[in-house]
Amino acid sequence: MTATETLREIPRLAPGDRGLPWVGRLLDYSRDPVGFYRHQWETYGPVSPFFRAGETGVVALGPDACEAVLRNKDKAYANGPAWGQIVGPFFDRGLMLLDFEEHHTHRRILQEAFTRDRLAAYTTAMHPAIEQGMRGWAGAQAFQAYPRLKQLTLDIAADIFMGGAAETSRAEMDRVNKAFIACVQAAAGVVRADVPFTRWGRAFRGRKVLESFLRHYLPAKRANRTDDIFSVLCHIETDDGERFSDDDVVNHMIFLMMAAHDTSTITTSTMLQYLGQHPQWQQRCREEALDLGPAPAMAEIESLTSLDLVMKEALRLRAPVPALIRRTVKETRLLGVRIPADTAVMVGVQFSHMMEDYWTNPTVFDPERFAPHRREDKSHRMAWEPFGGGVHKCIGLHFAGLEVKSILHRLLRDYRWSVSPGYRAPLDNSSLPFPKDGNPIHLTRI
Ligand code: HEM
Repeated sequence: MTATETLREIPRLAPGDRGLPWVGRLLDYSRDPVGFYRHQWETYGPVSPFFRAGETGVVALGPDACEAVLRNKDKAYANGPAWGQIVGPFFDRGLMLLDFEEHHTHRRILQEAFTRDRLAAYTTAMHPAIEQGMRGWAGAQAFQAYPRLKQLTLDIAADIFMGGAAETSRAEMDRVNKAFIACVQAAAGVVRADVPFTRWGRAFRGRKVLESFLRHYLPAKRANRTDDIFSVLCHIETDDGERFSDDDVVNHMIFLMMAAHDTSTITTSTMLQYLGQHPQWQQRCREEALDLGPAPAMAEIESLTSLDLVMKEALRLRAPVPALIRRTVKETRLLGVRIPADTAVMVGVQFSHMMEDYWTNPTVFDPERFAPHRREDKSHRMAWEPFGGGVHKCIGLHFAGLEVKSILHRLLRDYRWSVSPGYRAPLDNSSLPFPKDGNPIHLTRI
């Protein structure tokens, strides 16, 4: 800021924008996130007040405001105190919840688990899990895509993250999957304490199951190098010799599984919906998939250009993480607005994806907008930000692309599906946006 620029205060909440006692306008957000964002933008501009959970925070909207928060030049915005409030203690010390120096150190180590060589090995290992997971799908006509994809990505995770269920029983893996889901579901818990028969109560027990499972296999993973992420985390080190402790391995494993799971499921399910509604795009993607063999290597998956356009468009229309959150650890300024220390900040990623300043007909499915001759995503560095930005930008974005496209590659080769053109997914936005009706599609085997 130059000396002549004046610092403004956060706009005052307009009458009627306080919402309900304590919860504030959280329900308005859940009902229609983009509608909520539009109201904020039109009433207050890029930095707006938002009363929720008993306090007034701010919403940062538009790519400039989002960029300023995510770039975090003066290290004012912290992740841990913000995300910790939402996901509870069940993902403690996962990478996304670490901040500043400590985050930097852990990210440098974790980066070693996502090198091109490792991604190539994960891709190869995914195909058998995908094939196995889809076996039961044959002949299913009225098909609930979302829950089936959720199970599939869990099965893939069992192989890629844990190294397969070979040394465990199916029953034990089911127990682990249930424990994991209990931890994920805690985010939407109302009672936020270890009370029996509540989401949090189940999550506390779930976290214990996950920890004891991982600790049980940890010595074997430390002793043998295999291609699964669990083993990789036990062995990676930076050029300076920094490595993860046993506790770090357990914490990162639990967080990584969470970060990878719902996000990839939502993306795949959104792609299925739009491809079902746009048969010409489905056919175009199928032709590219059929040009490859049944178990393509990483570079081949990366050559699926139409599928890549569709994935980008699906991520734009339904960002699996539509809002990122931060809390200020000191006073800062955001586009000329003074933000006091200890302020909750919501970064409205999904709104940037729907702004007419950056996208033509933003509500329309038009994957070609990402093609080289249009590149609408280049209209602003942060116009398209489904993976976030700055130091916390998704570390698994390439992994996600490979997993999602590997699933779609097989589906396109073996199945055809349709979705009514008028279908609008009824989304539950209380945590990550998922279709409440399970995203029904009409699926037939080719
Ligand atoms: C389409 C799928 C995915 C989407 C849309 C997505 C989105 C995001 C976003 C928006 C963030 C930034 C959060 C923030 O700044 O507060 C993030 C962080 C992260 N994601 Fe992903 N993610 C996806 C898949 C994955 C996968 C597959 C993995 C792991 C294999 C993963 C691991 C992580 C981790 C560890 C972080 C924290 C990074 C850090 O704090 O340095 N994500 N993701």
